[in-house]
Order: sequence, then C-alpha cells, then structure tokens
Amino acid sequence: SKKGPKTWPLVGAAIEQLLNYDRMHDWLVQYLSESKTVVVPMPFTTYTYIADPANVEHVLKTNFANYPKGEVYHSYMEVLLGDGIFNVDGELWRKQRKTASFEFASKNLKDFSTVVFREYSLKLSAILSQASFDHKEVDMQELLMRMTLDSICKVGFGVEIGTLAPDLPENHFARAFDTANIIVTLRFIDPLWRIKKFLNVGSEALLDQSIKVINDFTYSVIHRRKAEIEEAQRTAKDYKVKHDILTRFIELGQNLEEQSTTDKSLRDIVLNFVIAGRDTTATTLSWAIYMIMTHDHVADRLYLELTTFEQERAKEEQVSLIHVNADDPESFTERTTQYAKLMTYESLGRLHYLHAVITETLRLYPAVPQDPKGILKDDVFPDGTRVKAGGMVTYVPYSMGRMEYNWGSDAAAFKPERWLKDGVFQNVSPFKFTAFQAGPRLCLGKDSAYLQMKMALAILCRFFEFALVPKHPVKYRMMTILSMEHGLKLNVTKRL
Ligand code: HEM
Repeated sequence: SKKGPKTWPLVGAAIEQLLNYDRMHDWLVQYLSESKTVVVPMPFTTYTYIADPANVEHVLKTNFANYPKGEVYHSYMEVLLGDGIFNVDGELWRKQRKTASFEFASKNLKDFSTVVFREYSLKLSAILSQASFDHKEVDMQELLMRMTLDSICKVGFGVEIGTLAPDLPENHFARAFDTANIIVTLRFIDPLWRIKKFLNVGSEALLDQSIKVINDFTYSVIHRRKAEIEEAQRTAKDYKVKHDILTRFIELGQNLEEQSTTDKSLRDIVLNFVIAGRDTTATTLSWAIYMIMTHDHVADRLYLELTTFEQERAKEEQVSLIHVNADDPESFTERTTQYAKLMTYESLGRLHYLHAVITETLRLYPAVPQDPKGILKDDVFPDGTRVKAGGMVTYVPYSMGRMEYNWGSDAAAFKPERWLKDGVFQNVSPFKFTAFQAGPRLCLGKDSAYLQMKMALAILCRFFEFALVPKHPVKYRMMTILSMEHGLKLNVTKRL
C-alpha cells in the first residue's frame, strides 16, 4: 500500500532501479518525499526504505536484535573485513564493541590521535602552500584520502606509510586496499562474483592479489610489534610505550586469562578501523570544503570564528603570533604550525560554528548515504508497514536529511545556523540525524572523526581560499561511501 516505483511481475522494480542507478540517492529522495516508507520489490527479495525517525528508531534500537548485518553482508565482506567489528553480529560483535569502546574513550588514544591529526593536517597544508606558490591545481579529495589513510595507519598500527609526502608517492598497501574495497563493494551488484572467485578470474583474481598485499603488510607490522613488546618485556628495559590501537590490543590479549588474541583477529581489528575511518572522513571533508566555498556567508562566518579563536588562544598561551612575510614560505609554515599547536582536544570544543558546518555537511552529504540491514523475523513498524523475514530494510541518511517532514521547509538549504542556539551547537535525535547510525551500533569513531575534521578544516579555512577549477563537475559516485566521482579539483590561494 506504500507509494513507490512501478513494479513488474518477476523483476519487481529492478528495471527502474537499474535505469536510475547512477542517481539512486536522488531517485530515493523523490519517492521518500512522497511517502516516509517506500517498498521496492526486487527479483529475489524486497527492499524497504525508511526515512521516518520513528521507524528508524524501531530498527536501530527498539527491535535491534531483529535487524542484524546478516549472513549475506558477512559473506561478501569477509575476505577484507574478516570477523572484525564491522562485519559481525551477536556475541562476536558485542565483545569487540566493549573492548573498542573502552579504548576509544581512553585518554591515551585521544592524546595520541590529537598529535597525529595535527601533524598530518600540517603536511596537507604544506602541500597546498606549495601548490598555491606553483599555481598548480590540486585534487582535494585525493589529498584528503591520503591524509586520512596516513592518519588511521598511524593511529591504528603505529606505522608511517607516508602517502602524503610532498611528491605524493604510490604505496602498495594503499593501492591494494583501495582496489579490494572497490571490488568487495562490486560484489553487491555482480551476480557472477562467486563464479569468478571459483575460477580466480577478472575482478576476483585482482581482489585475491590485493588481499595478499594487504595481509603481508598487516601481518608484518603485527609480528614486528609483537616482537618489540616481547623483547621489551624480556629485557625489562625502558619500554617506550606506543599508543596505537594495535599495540593496545596486543597488550590486552596478553593480559587475558583465556586464549590470547590471534594474529588473524588483530589483522581484522586494524583493517576494520582503516575501512571505517578513512574514506568516511575524507569524503565528508571534501563535501564540507565544497559547501564552504560555494556559500560565501558561511566561509566568512567561519573565517571570523577561526581568526577570533587564534587571537584568543594566543592571548591565553601568552604567545605573540608569528608575522607572515608573503615572500617567505618558511614564515607561513611557522605560523600554521603555531596555529595548529593552539588547537587542543579541549580548545577545539569552542569552535561551534565549525562543528555546525561539518554537521550540516553530513546532513546533506552523509558519508554512508544508505545503510541496509537484514530482517530475521516478520515484524511491523510503528507506521504499520509489515516487513517479512529474509527481506532487507534500509535507513537512508541521504534522503532523511533532505525531507521537509524532518527538517522543515528549508530542508534542502545548506544552513549551519540551524544547529546553533545563541551561538552554541545543539544536538538533535540520532534517529533523525543518522549520518553516524544510531542505537547500540552507533559509530564508534564519531568523536575521533570530528577531532580530525575540525583540526584539518580549521587550518585549511584559516590559511587558504579555494576555487573550483572551471567546469569541474562535482557529483557523487554510486558506491557505499558518498565520494565525489571526479574528485574535487581546486585552485588554492594562501590567506595571510
Ligand atoms: C565522518 C566520519 C564518519 C562517519 C560519517 C561514520 C559513519 C558510520 C556509520 C554510518 C556506521 C554504521 C555502519 C554500519 O552499518 O555498520 C559507522 C560504524 C562504525 N564506525 Fe564510523 N564513521 C565515521 C568515522 C569513523 C572513524 C574515524 C572511525 C574510527 C577510527 C570509525 C569507526 C567506526 C566503527 C568501529 C564502526 C562500527 C560500530 C559497530 O558496528 O558497533 N568511524 N560509522
């Protein structure tokens, strides 16, 4: 009885969905604005898309146990994610969630990530400074992907992979990781993948090679780190404590009475963090920069917040701001470094407008634009929709952020101000703003992601202005993460 696309016997709505594949998120916006729930029958299953916060709360929280990731997702993603937190349900998930939540809340990790995010934001700033000097255009999305990959490898494994070095080098692990990510995503729309895998041909053969590169790299880091820890414990010499997630999990494993953590489970843990944290953060930053540069009043208000912050913090720390000489790149580097040091975990909390800009970006361009769940048993949603076991239900952050019934008549407009009351950021229900999911599986890296995004954006928007390369097309690519299909090609100018 719900409104939705035209359906046909046997093929359901597959024809219309395929015809609209490249603009699928906007295709759904159209239907979900007419009806808060849209049922789309497909050849072997039925997809139910939801945009009503009450239904979303039912799926993500109230009847959480009925809507797992499910077997299909697990079997498609296992080759890359193994039994890591992202890819499991039930007890296996609960245990990892508990340990990882504890780790994420630790001061150790917060302090370490602040240092890492600061360092890599400055590396990005140095590359932009050079590009502006050389009048060279940059692909901002590509640079941001390098920045977040380097950061997550440092925070995750304690390893410097250096893809953000000034000459932008190739890196085997990074390339293999990208390839594997794209191919496992393709499996969701390629009915022949199991045959290709069996015959070890085409994309599946490439996936196999990429996984070998990823595993070799990851296991070598794990073995090296384990050896370092054992050596330090054996000789009881001053052991330089490392703060990365891998080291913490190795140490935790040693302390457990039961079987200690295996190398395979350590591999799964770190790779799950890489996949969870890297593309999501980089694409959000790309869309945020695009939004800022196309909304002058936002750029101005943000710049004012960032420069006021700079003055206030310098006063608090009793430092005088370094004078930048336009002809001396060194002085520019010194000033950006000084600015970065004024940003701490606590002081970043004051940047309410910046926080609102990022959140408003995620409302309209959520990094995970739709998120499907399996259905274990027949159920009825709060709005009366009946769903059947074996089908799929998908909450749709991309549509939810654009619905007037959720956000009012200006839902389509980019207005960071909607998040502020008297200049202070106000949260809304996570069942309405779903960019980080909600309920027991809410994103674990949310705070860490904001920390990195605020650090990077503050430096970028304080010290640079951006302009789109003329005629560069900005549109999303249809995949699990809302990245920009052609990247974000920009000309950069310094702001002294
Ligand atoms: C803008 C940045 C980010 C966005 C929009 C985002 C969004 C999400 C979403 C939608 C999910 C649920 C996916 C699912 O259905 O399982 C999720 C889960 C998760 N995220 Fe994030 N994420 C971001 C950054 C990060 C970062 C930086 C990390 C860690 C370093 C991280 C760690 C995780 C983990 C571990 C989970 C799995 C939680 C669980 O299943 O219990 N995320 N995130």
